[in-house]
Amino acid sequence: MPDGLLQHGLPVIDIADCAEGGDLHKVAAAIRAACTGPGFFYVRNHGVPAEVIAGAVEASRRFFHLPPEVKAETRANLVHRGWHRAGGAVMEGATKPDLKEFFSIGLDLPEDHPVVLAGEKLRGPNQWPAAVPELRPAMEAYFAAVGACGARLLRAVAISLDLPADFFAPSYTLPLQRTQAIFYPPQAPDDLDGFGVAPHTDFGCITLLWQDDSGGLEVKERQSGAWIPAPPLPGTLVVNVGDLLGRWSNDRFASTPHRVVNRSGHERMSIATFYDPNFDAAIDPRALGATQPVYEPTTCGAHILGRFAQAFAYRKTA
Ligand SMILES: O=C(O)CCC(=O)C(=O)O
Ligand SMILES: [Fe+2]
Repeated sequence: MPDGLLQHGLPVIDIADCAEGGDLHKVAAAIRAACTGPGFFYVRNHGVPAEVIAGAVEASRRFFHLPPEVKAETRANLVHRGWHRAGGAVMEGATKPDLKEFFSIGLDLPEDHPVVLAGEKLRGPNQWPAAVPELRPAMEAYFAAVGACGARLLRAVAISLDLPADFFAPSYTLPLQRTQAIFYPPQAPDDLDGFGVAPHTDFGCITLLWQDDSGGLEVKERQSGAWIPAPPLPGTLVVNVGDLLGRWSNDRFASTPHRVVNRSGHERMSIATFYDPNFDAAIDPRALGATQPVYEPTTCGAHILGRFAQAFAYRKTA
């Protein structure tokens, strides 16, 4: 498939040139068009090995098939790590909780790491289930590979915003990256108002998504407001702009609503990675060149904590 070809209305961008020595400007031009257009695109040559993806998916699947009381041994804690049961997430404006359940990891920081000792929120070690010992190496390998892809991609994003390629790097020394294996039960055909994930925009900077072959992801078209399918394309990840990058870029790039409805008749799995900067990274549109900022400066952590407080039941009852 040639570069830039539209698949189902969404561009496919070959990001091989994000590697050392590649033509970043070519990728950046395609990213700028995608991020000022649909806000969603596919990437090929993303560098996450197929066997790393397969390992993370299969180990996660084994985990999700465990009895709930076993999964609950790694129930999500206040640093957002572990198993999030179905029903624990409600998207803004939704009338019902999402049908999905998910297992979330982040940067694995020991209890004696300076930022953990300093009490920085959302920091700490990951949780792992004893019942699926292979989950840890599999998810850690995926986390590292997809994070490296996110870092390469942000070099092109920086250029697409007329910034130096390494602009984002100092804000990503301890990324608030969250990688979540997600499990969607099949939805009953007569369930017309249930969602695997209800319409929402992502909270963070950029999202990198692997999805299985079930389909079900739908993206809101900016002009028409129609929901268009973003079906799986072999060998690609789906990338989209989140609210934090919208805010940081003063709306030069904007997040796009999307949702998941699993009408495949069988379970669906995906792995979403929210590749976000350091907790204390300053999110100031002026740093990205805005002369008339429409947003007050904030930090990544303050923004994400605000969105978490609205969305996740475990943070309300804790
Ligand atoms: O599973 C998917 O296809 C999308 C998940 C998603 O939108 C999210 O977790 O924010
Ligand atoms: Fe999302």
